[in-house]
Amino acid sequence: MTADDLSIEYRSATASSRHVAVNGVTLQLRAGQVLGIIGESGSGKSTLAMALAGLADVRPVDEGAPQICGGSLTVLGTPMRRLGKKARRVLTLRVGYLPQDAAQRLNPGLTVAENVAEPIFLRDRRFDQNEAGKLVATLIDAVHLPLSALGLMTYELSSGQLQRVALARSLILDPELLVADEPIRGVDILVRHHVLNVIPELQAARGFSAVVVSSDLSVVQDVAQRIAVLQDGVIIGLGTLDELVTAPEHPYLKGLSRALASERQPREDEAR
Ligand SMILES: Nc1ncnc2c1ncn2[C@@H]1O[C@H](COP(=O)(O)OP(=O)(O)OP(=O)(O)O)[C@@H](O)[C@H]1O
Repeated sequence: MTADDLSIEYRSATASSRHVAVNGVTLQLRAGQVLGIIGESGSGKSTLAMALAGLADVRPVDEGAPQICGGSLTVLGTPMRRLGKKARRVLTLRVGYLPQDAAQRLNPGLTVAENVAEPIFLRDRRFDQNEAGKLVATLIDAVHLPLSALGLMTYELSSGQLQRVALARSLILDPELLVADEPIRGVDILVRHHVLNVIPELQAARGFSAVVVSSDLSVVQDVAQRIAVLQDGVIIGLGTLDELVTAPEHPYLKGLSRALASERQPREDEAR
């Protein structure tokens, strides 16, 4: 994935007002790498995530949908500006997208297995049922849910279990890129790390590239090799965690550096 001076805006229905949510972002993600994107609420993280998932610049233009208004974005070798309908469909099948509200988007009228399998049958109605069942069971196991969960309805699951079902669904087509927006938002605090650990485990086993978005540094710091920090749509820091917090100049990065130092201090004291 390569973003070069990428800008993304939202326009009102009459196009009389526009809001630039991502402003001149330049980023690269190599195959098999994990990139973290952090920033405060409203900094443009979700907008960027949507664009990476192939959901920006969709024609005809919908009010409230993000539009690429400057620069370029290439995802899995596909230039995203003015992408045709068919090419976009092909691209989105290669990208696993876990939106912020992924767990709520699961269909309450379907079982866990049916929810996870749905993208397979949306792609190919005639796909072999047994084969789909095997793929679903493999993923349910990979996200550390018991196979007994397959027949349950979504309302029978906890927040952490639901999020793992949503993650399994986003990976069922074996994507080359996973875009996970706030992967543990809404998940019970006690089980957050269980859900979060699943992403690097699966990434290592399956080899996809991933972009993990969060307002919380602790969510991305152990998963991502590189982290981009967004503020008001602009990248104010990009590098490894150590690079970001060593001699930071920007006030937001200084804050991150202090927070990280105070988080690390008790651990070091305990180790003594
Ligand atoms: N559909 C929309 N129409 C108009 N403006 C929007 C729309 N969606 C987002 N915005 C604006 O774009 C900016 C970036 O929003 P975005 O959701 O990408 O930020 P974020 O960093 O993901 O925030 P959060 O962590 O709260 O989800 C914000 O100023 C937001 O108000």
